[in-house]
Amino acid sequence: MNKIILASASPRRKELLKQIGMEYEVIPSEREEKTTKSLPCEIVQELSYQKAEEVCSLLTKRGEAGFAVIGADTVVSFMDTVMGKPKSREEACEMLGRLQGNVHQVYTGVTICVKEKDEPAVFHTFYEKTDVSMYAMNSEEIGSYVESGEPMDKAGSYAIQGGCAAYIQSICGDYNNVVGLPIGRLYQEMKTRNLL
Ligand SMILES: Cc1cn([C@H]2C[C@H](O)[C@@H](COP(=O)(O)OP(=O)(O)OP(=O)(O)O)O2)c(=O)[nH]c1=O
Repeated sequence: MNKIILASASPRRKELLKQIGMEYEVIPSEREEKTTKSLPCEIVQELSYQKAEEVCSLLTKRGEAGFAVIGADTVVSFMDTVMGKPKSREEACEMLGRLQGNVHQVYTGVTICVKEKDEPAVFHTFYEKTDVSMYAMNSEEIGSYVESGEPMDKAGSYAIQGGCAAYIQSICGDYNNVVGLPIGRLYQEMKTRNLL
């Protein structure tokens, strides 16, 4: 069995792996997120690859092998705009002002990087998309939600699993994908590759 390493500082991703009983260690990737892509499905796949690759290189330099590193990245896409985490409260208000009353897409890209002894690392990358429909929010509601601080480390400036649940009308696709990790798909992909 391979050792599983989660290349993420996200508490939600840790929680989802724990939820299905997966044993893992955490080594967060510290690389700045920089993409060369423009389509959301390509952005999240590229960034998840970078996160997994960084941690895989680190472990390989230490002489380790026999592990699988999981990297993930989540963005929100609305019309032609791709939204990551807001840089300020003003930007959070602006993102929510656009998303409220509309349907947007959440994309999470995942890379599994497998490194066996005396073999080159093998990368497997995929993504999931979930459509999210939001009820209208007025400016007071947006203001007080942003004041709560919850949006500041979330793509698109909201947490479906938090206070923003009050404004979620429906979703189409995997709920956990919105929270930051399509855990069912990840489990199946790992099972297929005998990584569990
Ligand atoms: C839309 C949405 C996003 N999010 C989170 C998931 C991700 O943690 C975050 C998007 O940021 P990411 O850059 O994908 O991840 P991260 O910086 O939190 O962690 P790391 O790079 O170390 O893996 O937004 C929610 O928790 N709930 C939601 O409803």
